[in-house]
Amino acid sequence: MAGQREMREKNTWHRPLIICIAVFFVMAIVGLLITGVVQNKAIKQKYKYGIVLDAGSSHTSVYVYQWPAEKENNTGMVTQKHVCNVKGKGISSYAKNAEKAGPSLKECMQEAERSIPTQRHQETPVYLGATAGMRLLRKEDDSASDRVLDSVVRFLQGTPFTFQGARIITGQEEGAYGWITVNYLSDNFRKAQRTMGALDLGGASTQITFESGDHSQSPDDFIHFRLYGKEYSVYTHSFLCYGKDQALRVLLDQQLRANLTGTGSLILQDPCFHPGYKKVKLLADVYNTPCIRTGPSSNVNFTHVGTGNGKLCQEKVRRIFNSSGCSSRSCSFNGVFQPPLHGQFEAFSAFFFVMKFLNLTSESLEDSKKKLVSYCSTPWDELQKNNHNVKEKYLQEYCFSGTYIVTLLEEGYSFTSGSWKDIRFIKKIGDSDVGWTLGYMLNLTNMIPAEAPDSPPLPHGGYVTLMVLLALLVCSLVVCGCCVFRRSSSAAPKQIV
Ligand SMILES: O=c1[nH]cnc2c1ncn2[C@@H]1O[C@H](COP(=O)(O)OP(=O)(O)O)[C@@H](O)[C@H]1O
Ligand SMILES: [Ca+2]
Repeated sequence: MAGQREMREKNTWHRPLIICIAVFFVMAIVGLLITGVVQNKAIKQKYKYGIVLDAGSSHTSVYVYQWPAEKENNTGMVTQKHVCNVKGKGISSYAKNAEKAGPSLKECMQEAERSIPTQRHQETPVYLGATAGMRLLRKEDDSASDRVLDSVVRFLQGTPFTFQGARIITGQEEGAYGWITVNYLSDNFRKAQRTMGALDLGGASTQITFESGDHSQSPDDFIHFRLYGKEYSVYTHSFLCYGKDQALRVLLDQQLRANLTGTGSLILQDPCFHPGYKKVKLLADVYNTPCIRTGPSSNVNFTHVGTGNGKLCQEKVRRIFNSSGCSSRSCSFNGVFQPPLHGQFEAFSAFFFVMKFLNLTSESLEDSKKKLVSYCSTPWDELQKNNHNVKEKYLQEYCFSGTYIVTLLEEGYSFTSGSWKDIRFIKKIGDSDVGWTLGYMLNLTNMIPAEAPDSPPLPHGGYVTLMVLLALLVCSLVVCGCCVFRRSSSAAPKQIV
C-alpha cells in the first residue's frame, strides 16, 4: 500500500516534468530548424561593377561586369551584366577626325550608366583596351593614334565612373587575357583542371594561346602565371595583319598585282567571291594599310568580280602563309615558333561568327572544306535573296572568311583531321561573351588570387545541416535514455514488493 502511494505521488510530479521536457524538446527542434533555414536563406546580394571597352579594329564594344561585393576573390564570381556595341567603325577609323572618337562612345556609356545602380557609379572602374586596329594606326601615324587615345581618355574621364586608363594592349596581352577568360569562365583554375587553349580571330590580328611546357625555344612567346596556387606556362602568339579583314586585303593585293602587270586591266576575277558578284571599288581602300608594303595609293577604281571557285580560293589563301624559314623545332607559319598543339581549344570572335553562319561549327575538317567549295559556288543574287537580314559586308565575304579560317587552322596552326574535333567554336560561356576583356579586368583588379584561399572543410549549408542532425540525434538519445530510466525505475519497486 505504502509502495503504491509512493508510486502515485511519484506520478503526480513525473507527468508535468515529462510534458515540460517534451515541450522544450519540440521548441529546441523548431528553434534549430528555424535557425538553419533563416541562416541559409539567400541574402539579397550586393554587387560591385566594372566596365571594359574593347576598342577593336572593326568596332568598339562596352562590357559591364558584376560580382558579389563580399566575394571579390572567389574565382568564378564575375559575370557579364550588359554589353553594348558602339555604332559605326572602330576608334582607329577616327584617325582624320580624332576629336570625334571619344563622343562616339556616348550612347553605350549612357547604357552602362543605366545598367549600374547610381550609388555604385563612382566606385566602378572603367578601362579601355585598344587592339590591332590601333596597333596598325600607331605604326602608320603615331601622332594620330595618340590624338584618338586622348579623345577617348577625355570622354571617359567625363563619365561618372572611375577612369582607370585607355591604352593599346599588346598582342601577347590580348592572347593571354583571352586564355584567362576562357579558363576562368570554365572554372578550370579553381578546380585545378586541365586548361583549354584560346583561338581569337579579329579583323586585324589573330591570337593562339595554350598551355605548354615546351618553353626552351622562344621564351618571348611564353607567359607564366601563378593562379590559385598553381603554376601555368602559357604559349601565346599574335599575328598582326592576319585578322580576316587585313588578310582579305593581302589576298586582293596579291591578285591585283598579278592582274595589273598581266593585262593592265583593272578587273579582278576573284575565286573567293560568288559568281555574279560585281562591284566597283577604290584601290586606295585596299592599299591604305601598313599590312601591304607598297601599292598604288591613287584614287583609281577596280572592278571586283566573283568567280566562286572554292578550290582555287583555297590555293590562293594558302599562299598568304609562308611555311618556309622555320629556325625552331616546330613552327606555325612565317618562321614563328609554335610548340605542338595540346588539349582542347575554344575558338571565338570571328572564328565563331563565320563558322556559325556557314553551319560548320560541328563539321569535320574534310566536310568543312567540301561544304565551303559548294557554298562559294552559290550565285550572289541567290544568297542575297535568302539572307535579307544579314549585313551585306559580311555576306559577301563569308566564302573568303570561311576558307581563310579553315586554312589558318590547318596550314597555319597545324590542326589536322584528328585534332579538328578538339576545336569548339563558341561565342559565350554561361551568360558571358568570350574575349580578352574579362581576363583584362580580372588581372587589373587582382581578382584571381595567386594562392587558393583557405576555406573551412564544409560549406556553410552543409555545416548547419550537420549540426541540426547531430543535435536531433543527441536529443533522441536523451529522450530514449529518459524512457529506459523511467521504465527500469518504475519496474524496481514491484520487485521489492
Ligand atoms: O556577325 C558577324 N559576321 C562576320 N564577321 C563578324 C560579325 N561580327 C563581327 N565580325 C568580324 O569580327 C572581327 C572582329 O574584329 P575586331 O574588331 O575585334 O578586330 P581586332 O580584334 O583585330 O582588333 C571583324 O573582322 C568583324 O568584321
Ligand atoms: Ca577583337
